Amino acid sequence: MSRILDGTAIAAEIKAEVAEDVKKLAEQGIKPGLAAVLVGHDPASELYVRSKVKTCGELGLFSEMIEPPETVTTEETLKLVANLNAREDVDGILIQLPLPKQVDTKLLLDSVMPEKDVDGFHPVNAGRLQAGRPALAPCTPSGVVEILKRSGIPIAGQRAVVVGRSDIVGKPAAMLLLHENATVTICHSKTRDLPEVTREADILVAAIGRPGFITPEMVKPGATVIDVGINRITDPVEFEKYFAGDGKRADIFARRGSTIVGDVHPKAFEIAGAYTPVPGGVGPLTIAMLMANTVRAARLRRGL
Ligand SMILES: Nc1nc(=O)c2c([nH]1)NC[C@@H]1CN(c3ccc(C(=O)N[C@@H](CCC(=O)O)C(=O)O)cc3)C=[N+]21
Repeated sequence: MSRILDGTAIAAEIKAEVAEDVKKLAEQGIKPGLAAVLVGHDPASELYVRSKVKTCGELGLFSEMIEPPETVTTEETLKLVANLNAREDVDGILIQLPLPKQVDTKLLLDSVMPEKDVDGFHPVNAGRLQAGRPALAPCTPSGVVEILKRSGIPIAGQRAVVVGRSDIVGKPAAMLLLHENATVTICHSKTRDLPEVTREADILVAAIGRPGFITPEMVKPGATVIDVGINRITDPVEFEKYFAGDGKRADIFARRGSTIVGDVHPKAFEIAGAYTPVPGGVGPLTIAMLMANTVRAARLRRGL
């Protein structure tokens, strides 16, 4: 039986530590604050942002949700971010992605001042991270490393293979694992003999964005498999492809009309020594690390 790495429990541990930190800052009259910008009505985005704002409340952070109309222009969003950059009570700025297509996403993300960039998406933070300087690192990759560390899974000297090279997950995950002294390989759509490479991994990080992409023959027996994928499926035929025979999942699917599946096929988890499930794996860590980054930003900005 493979060991399940309980992301919800690890996230709770981190959130408790952040809440302690927030209490200490309160004694110095400091209340860390997060501004979350949400444009449009994508149901998943709304859910995630609400969950972030709610978690702020639970941990004692100040938070504010800013919801410009769906038709907002790039110019208007730039003004809005300039305002948040200047505000003394805002330590972290989060711009929920994706944005509507008329908004120039890169221009907007680059306008967030790096000291308040709690998503770690700004090129200055990406550069600081790769140059080994103190940086706000992206939340999901930080969560991946936290899960490994807090589960007692060794990283130093291990072979880590990251599948996916996005700027917000794959690349920074590889960088963080490298800083932990893993031997890191990044794979992508052009990688030759992908299963041969992934089978070398002691730690396999799947960040592709395609449901069930990692199949059993791609996993070395006993490896640790971290599934970063969040893919919503609504088609019953699709459902059967991944979860045939899983009665508990079928109940949830019947009730909600959808479920989420990761980038790792459930059959591939059976080969692993340990793995993060979806849901309940990396997702909850993303929010916990956002809280941790916001408190860190509050400290750094005050020179603490
Ligand atoms: N600027 C920006 N920053 C982000 O961090 C960001 C973003 N935009 N856009 C969208 C993605 C997605 N994301 C998730 C956060 C938490 C869960 C999470 O908590 N998931 C739970 C529940 C999932 C469910 O049931 O739907 C779980 O995996 O157990 C998932 C996904 C943050 N993102």
